[in-house]
Amino acid sequence: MIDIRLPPSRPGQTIGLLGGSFDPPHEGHAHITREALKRFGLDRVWWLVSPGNPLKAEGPAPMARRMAAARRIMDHPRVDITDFEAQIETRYTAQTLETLIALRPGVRFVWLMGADNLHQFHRWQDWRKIMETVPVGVLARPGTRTSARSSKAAKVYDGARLPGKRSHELIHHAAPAWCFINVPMSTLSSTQLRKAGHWPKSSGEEAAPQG
Ligand SMILES: Nc1ncnc2c1ncn2[C@@H]1O[C@H](COP(=O)(O)OP(=O)(O)OP(=O)(O)O)[C@@H](O)[C@H]1O
Ligand SMILES: O=C(O)c1ccc[n+]([C@@H]2O[C@H](COP(=O)([O-])O)[C@@H](O)[C@H]2O)c1
Repeated sequence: MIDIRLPPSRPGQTIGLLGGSFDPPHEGHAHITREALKRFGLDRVWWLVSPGNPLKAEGPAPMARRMAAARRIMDHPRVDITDFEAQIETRYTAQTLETLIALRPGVRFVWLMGADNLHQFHRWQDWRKIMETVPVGVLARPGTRTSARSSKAAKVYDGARLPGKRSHELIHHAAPAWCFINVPMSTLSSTQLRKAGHWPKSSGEEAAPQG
């Protein structure tokens, strides 16, 4: 039996899971995390730093480097950062959720993502199973509001959508349930930061700009 390290939790707690490549992490991630805590009324958020998005051709920077940068950017008393997926050797969210729920019975997990991910959610492995396992909170992202709302996942689960003004109810709903919230938007993206040279592939120390 391998020894799994997870952040602390208690049965009954509501924990939002923000999975991401975080290559690099940026203030946009921190911003949506604070918004999710507030708008969904969550006790905590865990950042799941992914070993690599299965839909992205290029692998990310090494895990240790992304974990360290994530801890520098998101220093918040109600946020934990974990390499759980690397520990259980998966890159697939459905597998992550199944394992987490088995390890932490009684915790109410909510999957969090930016609107760009809702747009392509139907390409994720076992995406319907994900929708039917945990409530999903979707946060507005510039340029993706319309495509997210007209996505296949949004259409298939239209009947399970909670209006944004009722976002606090999401954690009380059994899956399938999802909620799109309009939050003040951040234009930041990891792609933009990599292109601007703030996250060179080979260096050890770097500072991603805030804003
Ligand atoms: N500025 C933002 N606004 C809203 N959601 C965001 C923003 N940046 C990232 N996210 C969301 O955070 C999660 C993790 O994102 P990720 O680590 O891929 O960063 P990214 O900036 O989207 O990276 P990349 O440009 O490499 O795709 C995803 O669900 C993504 O949609
Ligand atoms: O499970 C899948 O098939 C799947 C496909 C694409 C993305 N994901 C997850 O979605 C999260 C966001 O990915 P990213 O690269 O946009 O930060 C991250 O946790 C990925 O592991 C998961």
